[in-house]
Amino acid sequence: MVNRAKDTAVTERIGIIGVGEIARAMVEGLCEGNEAPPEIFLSPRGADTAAELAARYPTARVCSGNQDVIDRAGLIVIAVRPDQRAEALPGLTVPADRVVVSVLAGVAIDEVRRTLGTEAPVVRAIPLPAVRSRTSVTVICPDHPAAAALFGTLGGALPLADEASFNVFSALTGTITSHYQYLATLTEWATGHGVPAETADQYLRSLFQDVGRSLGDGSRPLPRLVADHETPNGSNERIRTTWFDEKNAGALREALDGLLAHLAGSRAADVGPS
Ligand SMILES: NC(=O)C1=CN([C@@H]2O[C@H](COP(=O)(O)OP(=O)(O)OC[C@H]3O[C@@H](n4cnc5c(N)ncnc54)[C@H](OP(=O)(O)O)[C@@H]3O)[C@@H](O)[C@H]2O)C=CC1
Ligand SMILES: O=C(O)[C@@H]1CCC=N1
Repeated sequence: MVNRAKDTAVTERIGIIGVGEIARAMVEGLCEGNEAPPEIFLSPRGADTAAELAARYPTARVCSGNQDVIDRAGLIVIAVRPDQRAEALPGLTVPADRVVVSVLAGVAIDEVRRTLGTEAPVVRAIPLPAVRSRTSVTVICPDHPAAAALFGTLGGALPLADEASFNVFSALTGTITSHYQYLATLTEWATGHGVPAETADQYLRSLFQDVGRSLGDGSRPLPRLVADHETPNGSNERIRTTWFDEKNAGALREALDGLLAHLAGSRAADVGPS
């Protein structure tokens, strides 16, 4: 049964094991400009980021070890890299009254629960760097009131009932840096044609911020946006059909299928660097 008072208390004491980039974004989102931030218990690794966050936010502190984080927190975020879990997790004791939120990409709930040997609820989540500005929707699986409340304060939670769907969303989040690289490639191309790099960079940022904003109008389906931005027989149609042709689209689908298989395989053989 859901106990709302208990779940609120849980999200007032947040522990984080693995204080790297995504942990930093979460802590900043939880604390920056927040008059009543939660208490935050950070693992001693990564030391520099943990020390910096503890110095910046009065409710954040660095614990003596990963077990100390668990002992003090109500909700524990596991935010080491997937290949670091074999070192970080075994031997820890997680009482059943805690809530574990694992952001380990491609590591199944059963595996996290088995590794921790815990009866506590384990929820998977995909926080993205924009949780820093509390503008990013975080996919969670399964739904859990404490995890939903945590990510609700960071821009929203999108609960999914099954891990198969969760892995599809996880694969989608693997496309973000290709999007940036696409823009970097356009900049390089323009620079190669004599345009100053800074001018090309500024223009493309402005252009694609507008493109991004047009996505905010949910009443316009994506094929409609394609049509809206294309002059018949014009430049956009030309690049879409000559570059983003069926071969290119097929290569993208194939790459996504490969990533999905990797993520759904629970990284079973992933004991070394990935
Ligand atoms: N970055 C992103 O946008 C997203 C990341 N994720 C997931 O978040 C997780 C972390 O990613 P990211 O933040 O990018 O990675 P980072 O490498 O930035 O952070 C990992 C952190 O874990 C620490 N760590 C390593 N070993 C241990 C240990 N034994 N005990 C405690 N902490 C340890 C590292 O510390 P040290 O420096 O001392 O080694 C480091 O600070 C990954 O599982 C990833 O799949 C999910 C969604 C988005
Ligand atoms: O690139 C990664 O592995 C992480 C997971 C989702 C976004 N970033």
